[in-house]
Amino acid sequence: MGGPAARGRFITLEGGEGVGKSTQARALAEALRARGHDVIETREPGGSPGAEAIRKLLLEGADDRWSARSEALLFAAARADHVERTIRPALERGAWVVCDRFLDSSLAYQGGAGGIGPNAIRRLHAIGSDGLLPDRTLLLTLPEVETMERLARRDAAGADRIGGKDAAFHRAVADAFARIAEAEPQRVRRVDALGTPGEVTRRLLAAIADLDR
Ligand SMILES: Nc1ncnc2c1ncn2[C@@H]1O[C@H](COP(=O)(O)OP(=O)(O)OP(=O)(O)O)[C@@H](O)[C@H]1O
Ligand SMILES: Cc1cn([C@H]2C[C@H](O)[C@@H](COP(=O)(O)O)O2)c(=O)[nH]c1=O
Repeated sequence: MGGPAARGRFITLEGGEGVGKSTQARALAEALRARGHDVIETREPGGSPGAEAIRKLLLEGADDRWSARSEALLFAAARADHVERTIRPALERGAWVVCDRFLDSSLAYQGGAGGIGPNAIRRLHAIGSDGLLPDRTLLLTLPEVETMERLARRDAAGADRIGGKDAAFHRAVADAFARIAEAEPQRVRRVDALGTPGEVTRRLLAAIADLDR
């Protein structure tokens, strides 16, 4: 009987390559479903048919296939489609959206390590997605040596186009994520990704407990 439309919760997982985001997105979605929430699990780049097509353009091919500027535009276009067709409709029906990477990845990879700067990335996000921000961003952190061990076990056949960039690039990505967390402590919570998957999931649930009421 009237009243504001129900609005779900938008949670993103962020961090460098191999810190456990996909593993934890699945586990977090399961844990929230077990609490009775309607949950969709999605990812970037991707999460809608158009954005999945752009994902292939972005992640396949030679290292220098795209400049950081072209990459930023392609990520923003994929995100616009994902937000319009998948994320906003789910939030409007009151669902929780658990998303593996979102805007902060563009800020860290193209804005920070790629040298485009945060303002241009935020302008593209304003145009493409009306500036939609997550209710909470969980930044998974892991020492570089543990990350390398996890990636060596997972990626014996090789990394994708962006994951395969050199160590200096990935350190710049980690530094940019750290700056974002420092600048936006209410939205972005750093979560230690060391330990068993179950231990990490419990830390993530604790970091969103205030949203689950
Ligand atoms: N807590 C954990 N302890 C040990 N290994 C883990 C843990 N969590 C995930 N892994 C393993 O580490 C590897 C990387 O995990 P995952 O693919 O979830 O990372 P990711 O952050 O999504 O990576 P990417 O950014 O490259 O997509 C996988 O082989 C996964 O099984
Ligand atoms: C959303 C987004 C992603 N990236 C990069 C980060 C990774 O190298 C790949 C995605 O691969 P994953 O295995 O699915 O994590 O894309 C980026 O550079 N900018 C972005 O906005």
